Amino acid sequence: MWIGVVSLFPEMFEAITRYGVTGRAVDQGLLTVDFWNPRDYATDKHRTVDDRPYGGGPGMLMKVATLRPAIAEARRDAEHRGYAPARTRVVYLSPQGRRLDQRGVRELAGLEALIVVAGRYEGIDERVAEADIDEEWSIGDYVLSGGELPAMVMVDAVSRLVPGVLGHGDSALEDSFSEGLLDCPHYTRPETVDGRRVPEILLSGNHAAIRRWRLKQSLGRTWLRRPDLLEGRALDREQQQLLDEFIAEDAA
Ligand SMILES: Nc1nonc1C(=O)N[C@@H]1CC[C@H](O)C1
Repeated sequence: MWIGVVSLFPEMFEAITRYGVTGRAVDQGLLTVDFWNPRDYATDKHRTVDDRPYGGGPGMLMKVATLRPAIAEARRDAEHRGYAPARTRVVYLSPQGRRLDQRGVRELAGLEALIVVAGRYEGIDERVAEADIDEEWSIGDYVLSGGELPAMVMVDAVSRLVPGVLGHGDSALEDSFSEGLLDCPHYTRPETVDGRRVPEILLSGNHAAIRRWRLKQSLGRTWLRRPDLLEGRALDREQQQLLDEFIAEDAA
């Protein structure tokens, strides 16, 4: 998958292009990340990239004259690479955007090309949002200093769904939210930590029983911590039985 990044701090993205699953995906050519820095489009001596807001007040906005050409260049590059405009999306990360969840991640992973615009200062001019941005997305209801971290969160989550990135595909399926449930508890050596033993079922080698136990724990943990995720969700017979067992044990 090809990702275009518009950011004043492209070096921040080394956190995903050089490390871990996403770093390996870049090395293997499964993921390509290209950068456009609005500062490269500045023409003044000080290479200004911010500008004052009309109406006064604190804070600055990203300068229109340097931001717009950076976005336009990223779009042109996507087109030159042969990505269909209909399968290319320019997204801007901001608290005003659609909340990113695994369903949204799956949608974005279906694109041919994704261009992420990371804001700084108080954000971007509304007319740039209207003219140059296809969608606004938020990673949560809090205010960050820049859009780079949210952009990396989005790119990381989307990249995990690109075929071949995870290697053994299972972990994507078992991850929280892939099935709309919270993840089950996980355990590794040693068998006892501070007197707390690993659940015996996990030492049994009975893979069918282990699968059921893990599903029961995911359902139960979701019921306890995020009941909203179960609202309106149709559970199959096995899932309902396991959740009922969990609730009965929890009540005991
Ligand atoms: N929450 C979020 N989810 O996506 N982006 C944000 C976020 O706080 N963005 C900052 C607001 C102004 C600054 O430019 C960057």
